[in-house]
Amino acid sequence: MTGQAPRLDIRNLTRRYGGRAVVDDVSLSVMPGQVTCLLGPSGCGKSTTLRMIAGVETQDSGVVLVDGQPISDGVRNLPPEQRQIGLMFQDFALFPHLSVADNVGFGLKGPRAEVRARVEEMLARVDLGRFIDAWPHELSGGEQQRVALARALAPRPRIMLMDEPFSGLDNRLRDGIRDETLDVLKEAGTAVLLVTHEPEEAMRMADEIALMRDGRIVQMGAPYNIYNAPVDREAVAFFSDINVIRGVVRGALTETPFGQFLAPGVPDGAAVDIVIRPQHLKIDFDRNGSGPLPTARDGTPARGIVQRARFMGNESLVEFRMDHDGSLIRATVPNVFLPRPGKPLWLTMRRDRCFVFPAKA
Ligand SMILES: Nc1ncnc2c1ncn2[C@@H]1O[C@H](COP(=O)(O)OP(=O)(O)OP(=O)(O)O)[C@@H](O)[C@H]1O
Repeated sequence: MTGQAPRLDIRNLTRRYGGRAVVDDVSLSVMPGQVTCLLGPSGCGKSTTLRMIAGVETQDSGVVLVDGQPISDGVRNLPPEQRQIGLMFQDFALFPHLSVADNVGFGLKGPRAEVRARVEEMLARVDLGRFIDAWPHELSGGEQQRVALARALAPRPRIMLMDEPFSGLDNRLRDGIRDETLDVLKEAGTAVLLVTHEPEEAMRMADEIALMRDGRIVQMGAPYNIYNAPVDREAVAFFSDINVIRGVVRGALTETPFGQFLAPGVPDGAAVDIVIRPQHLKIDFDRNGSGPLPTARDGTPARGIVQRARFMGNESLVEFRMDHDGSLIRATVPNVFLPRPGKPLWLTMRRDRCFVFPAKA
């Protein structure tokens, strides 16, 4: 749709502590009904970004806009309670002296019966209807967190900021609650900015992922694109284990024991890292000292000796010591594949699954 302003738009947000920019020129926007995940390792500045949007912290520079209207530019800042932003933070706290119903109804205005109906609806959503008249101390930590979620969603905020909101829930409940939460937020057309350090959570929840590192957004895109077209070696490694083969470029090609790889735009003599996830290596049997024939799709096979093989539940992880340089390479295979240590096998690398990056010194 053209002309529709993003529900949430942040431009060039920067926050310094003691001279260090912990959030460094961060810009992103979220449309109504969209979920964007800020994904990155601990300390990269995710929570500080959320706190500036919520208004509990003030940026050194940059602007926050809601529906095209500036709500904070570092000089004029709307107080947090006037921003119509719902919060669901890690350190959630219920009011201990209020019942569950009163906690969930806390931010609601209107006739008592309407408030009660909304409270009942929200508690039913998080599967806690039976606790409506309980006190917070009578609930488990996970249940308290779900009440906090119901409380945050009850006033139908236009924007929801969520900081690791599901981390307190046990695994069996978590997936269901994530999906339910998404349904409620999408139904209401809420724009969601969700902070997480778990790639799986981001992949599951996000329409768009903003990958953050050292205060900056290093890549932004749909989960599929972030996973399949990562911007650098660290971005690949954030989502899975990786194997790295170092090569040197001659004439836009690099020669390796796995065959040639294209390295367009990389100058002669420069080193490149060829990065591949363990699930994208193919394992083949030894046929009297040789492997499968080279192909354009898979390149040349290289031989390795099985060091160990482990069954991981839905896949098997096999570790190889490579003949050519003694390096270790990990490959995973669906289901059960447990070759004995010492067995020679051949590995190939699917060209369309390899990433070639200029090597960092
Ligand atoms: N009030 C503060 N004073 C000084 N430094 C701070 C302050 N708040 C945060 N920092 C620093 O800013 C950096 C970013 O912190 P932030 O909490 O935003 O990271 P994060 O990505 O959310 O990490 P986590 O996932 O662990 O919460 C950290 O190095 C942190 O120590």
